[in-house]
Amino acid sequence: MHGPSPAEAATAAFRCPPLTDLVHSGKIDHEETPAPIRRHSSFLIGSPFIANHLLTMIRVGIIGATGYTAFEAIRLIQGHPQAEVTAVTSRGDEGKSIVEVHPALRGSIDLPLSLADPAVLAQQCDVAFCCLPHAASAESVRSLREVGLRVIDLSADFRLREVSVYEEWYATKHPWPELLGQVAYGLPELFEDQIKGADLVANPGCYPTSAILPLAPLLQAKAIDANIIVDAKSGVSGAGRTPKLVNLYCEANESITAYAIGSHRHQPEMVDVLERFTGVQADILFTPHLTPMDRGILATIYVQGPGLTAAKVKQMWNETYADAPFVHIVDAPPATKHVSGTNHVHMGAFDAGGRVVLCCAIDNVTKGASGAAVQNMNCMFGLDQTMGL
Ligand SMILES: NC(=O)C1=CN([C@@H]2O[C@H](COP(=O)(O)OP(=O)(O)OC[C@H]3O[C@@H](n4cnc5c(N)ncnc54)[C@H](OP(=O)(O)O)[C@@H]3O)[C@@H](O)[C@H]2O)C=CC1
Ligand SMILES: CC(=O)N[C@@H](CCC(=O)OP(=O)(O)O)C(=O)O
Repeated sequence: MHGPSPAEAATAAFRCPPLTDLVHSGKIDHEETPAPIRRHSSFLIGSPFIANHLLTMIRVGIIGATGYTAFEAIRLIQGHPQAEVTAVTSRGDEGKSIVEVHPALRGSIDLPLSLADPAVLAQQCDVAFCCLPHAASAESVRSLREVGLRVIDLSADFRLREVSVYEEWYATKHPWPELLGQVAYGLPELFEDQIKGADLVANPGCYPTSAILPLAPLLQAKAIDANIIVDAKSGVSGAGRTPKLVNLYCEANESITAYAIGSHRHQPEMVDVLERFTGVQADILFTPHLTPMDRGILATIYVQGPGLTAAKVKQMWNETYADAPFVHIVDAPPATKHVSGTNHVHMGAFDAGGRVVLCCAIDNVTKGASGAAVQNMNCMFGLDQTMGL
């Protein structure tokens, strides 16, 4: 008999009992939750459905609640039948209502922004979504894990396995390097078993989601050369709400440009995660483009392999994603508009002069960030992956 591997032992150390056990043990007392908005109809009050519903509500804290991914997370969670946002934090907008900074949330939530105090958050929440820039996020994740909160980190801080790779591409020291290589990568289509029951999940980058999903089955089957070109276009919300010159309306509107050519930090994430899943080290040339859309990513990927055809690609995709509720294999070229505001992934494969062109469309803020985070929360808490999505 072999004992658990170091990675398994470390993951187990970060596990906590499922929510139902916490409820039964009395650790979670929803009566103490600060007046969440109830979304059920009054005629249901007193029914067994509502009793069960209230007992199992997951209380979610949103850290860095003034940004774009936070907005999307709150929008989705407030529509989720078994979760609700119970805390929202900000460094600069403490005391304001969340609807002052996100007016589109008016009517679905009314909570004041507070500073992120881990001890208070531990009382208010069961899980925290860290919607912060990298490096700042790892600091926050550490303090939240120390008070026992389960965490989904939307930043890049825990996605890579090697500290040296992180420090090279992010040009900063990692605040919690011991943990790299031991955190579940939040792509349930490929890593569901690691996410189930995990207490810390690294939500994927938006571009990597759009490249890894189409490529993983093909690399795993050794059906394509490992030399791959990924050409991807993103809407401007991908850059976050914090103002930057290139993202101003007059700069980005009616224009399209490539950026970070040969140097974007999502390239090593694609290589690392694909190797983790397939055992194959891909040589990926990744070029991102900024496009004048609010949201959406379209990845166009050029692959070739002996006897490879679009029909064979679709067969491999169908096998890998037979049980993946958000992955759709489509015949017409995918479009960002077809997935806008949803957690869906549209993938198409097309024969083109001896190569096969793969196209994958996602919404960068939903499947590329907060929709994936809700999908991960569902897996972590033993709910159906699609709940609230
Ligand atoms: N936008 C997207 O499509 C995607 C984003 N991501 C990642 O998700 C994370 C959040 O992105 P997004 O919501 O777009 O970013 P935003 O810039 O829109 O928001 C980030 C929030 O973090 C807070 N913040 C900024 N700097 C710091 C700091 N140094 N320390 C603590 N808090 C800080 C700010 O809130 P306040 O000033 O109020 O404290 C801000 O509102 C990032 O790591 C990003 O890379 C991942 C996938 C897709
Ligand atoms: C259009 C645009 O600027 N997009 C962002 C992607 C944001 C993201 O997902 O970054 P993290 O990996 O840090 O989470 C970028 O290229 O930097």
